[in-house]
Amino acid sequence: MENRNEQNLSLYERLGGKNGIQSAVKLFYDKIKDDSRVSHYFQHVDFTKLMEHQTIFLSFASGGPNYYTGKSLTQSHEHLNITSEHFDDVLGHLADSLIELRVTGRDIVQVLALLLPLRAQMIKDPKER
Ligand code: HEM
Repeated sequence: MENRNEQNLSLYERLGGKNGIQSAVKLFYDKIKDDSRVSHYFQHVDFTKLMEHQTIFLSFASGGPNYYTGKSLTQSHEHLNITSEHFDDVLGHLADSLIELRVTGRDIVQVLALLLPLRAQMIKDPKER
């Protein structure tokens, strides 16, 4: 992915469009699989399907084509009992992947700002929200 800063490009375009986002998602899941704190959540998941869904979701979240029609985030995560700490571990892996792809700090902040408000829909204990 190129490190592009043009003011007129959307965040989706600056991340390299569909291809750039696909590379980020791939690196992201490699990191998750190697981290025993969070890898167990993904043990029985079809990774090809999950990567496809995450790519679509991230495209949507960054202002790309809006074609995510999957289940709600609450529906797809409630059976997993995700803790607040593990949510942050996973988002940390996403940020590390974007750093490796030489995405700018400013753009990484924007991606995290889009994703962090979704935490309450995904973690198990409302008190931790
Ligand atoms: C803002 C952060 C996150 C976003 C945007 C997100 C998004 C998604 C999406 C779009 C799906 C696919 C849903 C479907 O098509 O069925 C999914 C599934 C899944 N997510 Fe997340 N997720 C996030 C955080 C997390 C975290 C922190 C974990 C674990 C610690 C996690 C674990 C999973 C698992 C295991 C599945 C597959 C569930 C299944 O197929 O049974 N996600 N996520």
